Amino acid sequence: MENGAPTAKPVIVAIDGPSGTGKSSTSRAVAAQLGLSYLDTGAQYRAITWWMVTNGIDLEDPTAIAAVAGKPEIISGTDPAGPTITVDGVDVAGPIRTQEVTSSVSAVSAVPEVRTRITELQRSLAVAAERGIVVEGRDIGTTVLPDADLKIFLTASPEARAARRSGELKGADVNATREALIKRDAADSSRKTSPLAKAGDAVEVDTTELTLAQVIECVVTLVEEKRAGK
Ligand SMILES: Nc1ncnc2c1ncn2[C@@H]1O[C@H](COP(=O)(O)OP(=O)(O)O)[C@@H](O)[C@H]1O
Ligand SMILES: Nc1ccn([C@H]2C[C@H](O)[C@@H](COP(=O)(O)OP(=O)(O)O)O2)c(=O)n1
Repeated sequence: MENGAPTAKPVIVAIDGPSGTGKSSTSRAVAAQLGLSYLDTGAQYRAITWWMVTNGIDLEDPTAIAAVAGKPEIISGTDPAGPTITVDGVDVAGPIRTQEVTSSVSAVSAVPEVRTRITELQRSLAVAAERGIVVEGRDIGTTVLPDADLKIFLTASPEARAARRSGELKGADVNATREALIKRDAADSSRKTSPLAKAGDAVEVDTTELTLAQVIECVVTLVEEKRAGK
């Protein structure tokens, strides 16, 4: 297994794509295998959304969201063996996965002031990662880290994505999950500021018919080829 010599140039990997394509599981495993840091940017948008919900901010009012976007202190731990996320010192890893946060996150993350704030955090974490980092989200290759060494865009059919997600949410109806995913993708892809999009120089990987292990192997190989200068 290649762990990267301490003196090796840090490698920056951007992994984008819609919900349920395997971004988090793939990125975390690739980072662990290659000795890199790992950042789940969706968790950061969920964390700021959790703070807005908890503090009673009107989520239908982008001006109200923008006015307080700088208030919460969001800290992401980037060890792939145990990623963490806190807001004002509170561990929110569980609360950010509730249905309430999931259904509100697209509205909050569409507000430009929120994106500016979170993008700054992401860039500072990427610069600080000594060996390099795998950063996953929606706009990493296009906006956050346009000079990334490797950009991957994961896709999968809505059916496969819904089946994966409803497998996680025990008892969730697969059709309702599919509709909710499609709605969130549409909102994330159509917002004005930094929408979900494939960068022109990203490698697209359709994961519909691949196992998670196959996707991980594919991305590890692509990173190693980049490092070898191929
Ligand atoms: N290629 C795959 N085949 C089957 N299941 C997968 C695959 N990739 C990911 N999964 C599973 O699908 C679910 C969603 O994956 P996740 O990595 O959270 O996606 P994303 O971050 O893109 O929303 C997880 O339960 C994960 O284990
Ligand atoms: N780079 C990013 C990452 C996520 N977001 C927003 C849009 C997404 O619907 C939410 C939640 O992202 P997350 O990756 O946690 O979503 P799923 O794992 O697919 O459910 O955050 C974003 O706008 N930009």
